[in-house]
Amino acid sequence: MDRILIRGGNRLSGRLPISGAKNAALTLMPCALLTDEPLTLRNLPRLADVDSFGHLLNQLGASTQIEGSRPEDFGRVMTIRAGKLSSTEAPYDIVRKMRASILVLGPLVARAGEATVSLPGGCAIGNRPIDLHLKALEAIGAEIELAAGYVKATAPGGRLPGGNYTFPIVSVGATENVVMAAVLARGTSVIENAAREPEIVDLCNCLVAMGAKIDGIGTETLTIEGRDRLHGATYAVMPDRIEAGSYACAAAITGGSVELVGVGMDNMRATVAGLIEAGVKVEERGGSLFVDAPDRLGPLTLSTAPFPGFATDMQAQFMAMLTMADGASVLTETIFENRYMHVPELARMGADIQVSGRTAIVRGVQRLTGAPVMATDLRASMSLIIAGLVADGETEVGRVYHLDRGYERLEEKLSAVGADIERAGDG
Ligand SMILES: CC(=O)N[C@H]1[C@@H](OP(=O)(O)OP(=O)(O)OC[C@H]2O[C@@H](n3ccc(=O)[nH]c3=O)[C@H](O)[C@@H]2O)O[C@H](CO)[C@@H](O)[C@@H]1O
Ligand SMILES: C=C(OP(=O)(O)O)C(=O)O
Repeated sequence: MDRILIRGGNRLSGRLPISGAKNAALTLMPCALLTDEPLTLRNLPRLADVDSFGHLLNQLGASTQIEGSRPEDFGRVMTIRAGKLSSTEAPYDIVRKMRASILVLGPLVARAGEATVSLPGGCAIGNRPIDLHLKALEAIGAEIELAAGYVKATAPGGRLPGGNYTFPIVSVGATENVVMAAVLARGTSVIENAAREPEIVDLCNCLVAMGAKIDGIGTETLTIEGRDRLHGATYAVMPDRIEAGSYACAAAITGGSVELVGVGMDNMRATVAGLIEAGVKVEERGGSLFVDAPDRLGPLTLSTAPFPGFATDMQAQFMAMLTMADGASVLTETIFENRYMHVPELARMGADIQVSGRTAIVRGVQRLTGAPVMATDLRASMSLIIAGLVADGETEVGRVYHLDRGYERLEEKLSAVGADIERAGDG
């Protein structure tokens, strides 16, 4: 199994190209199921999750074709054609590997009148239920049955009528599922307390490009007038704000200075506010963010929240960065109950972190030391890379497949800005 080896101590400096967003890509790909015409997605990141989603679409009868990208390019162009569906079932062995598979439920029931998807179960970052996905789909007319670990959604008479739903708490995935289902409903649907994450705006914009009628994009009330059919489109995946934020933390912990190419301030305000409060200079110029860090960072108090709040997907990377700040930081994780799996690993590198319930107190230390470490999820793995960049000696990060789910050619991008980092096979 691959490992990443890092020898810490180099200041990062230079240009870091930002790839297309994983969390947007994984909600744009299932949109292809809503039409018999091709959906072409540009700027799709080269990630294991994107490949897995492609395989899932293939199992449902869609073809996926990668077009003319050179191996040295970041990102790809993929055309997905779901002319005729051959199956409406997402089996357990795919869903268990990739939770985003649940996002075929809405489009399949809308297009084919039925969908069977394995229940995803829990995962390393905590209990991740899908009850709100099911309630929202029921509210727009789906009939839901649960049996043998699977959820079956059916549209009575073959087509969803549409309806209204108010989310009791903000859910990104459930908003995505119900929006994708409502665009083909017979009537109008009003979704209240919808998630407002930029990836949902990206989803809605792609659906509009396919002929959907959605009002209130980017707000907490989405009004969707169902269409008889959608058509094909070409759409570019938005830049990955979490990848960009991760590299900003990486540069900041080294006292470095980098240009994050292709991202702006707009979708990153909470991340940027945190960086600035910690003493990092962040400026937007000419379609890039310029990040310039001082030698020592200041401490922060942060709490994760739905957008426009501070993203849960940035919590682990900020924690790693703050292990070397001057003073004590207080981080509170409000979205997932078990998203501190990186804490014991960071502690093995010399970090001083105390967790009590959902809150972590991070007391800055003068130095970290390299160690063999491994994490159980994507962003936790990234936090170990960030710590490794300043740790004395060598850090060996195991279970690299977590990183490959969400960071396109991480070691190549970080080496290009001066990190001493490489991927190694089983030695
Ligand atoms: C609001 C939020 O920050 N969502 C994050 C969540 O999205 P993801 O879509 O995975 O999760 P949700 O937004 O649905 O979850 C938000 C909260 O709602 C709860 N819940 C969710 C669905 C459901 O049916 N029932 C239920 O109770 C979850 O347990 C969680 O506490 O993880 C992703 C991957 O880390 C992040 O990119 C998203 O930013
Ligand atoms: C946890 C994440 O992704 P997923 O929901 O795909 O596991 C993430 O993007 O940080």
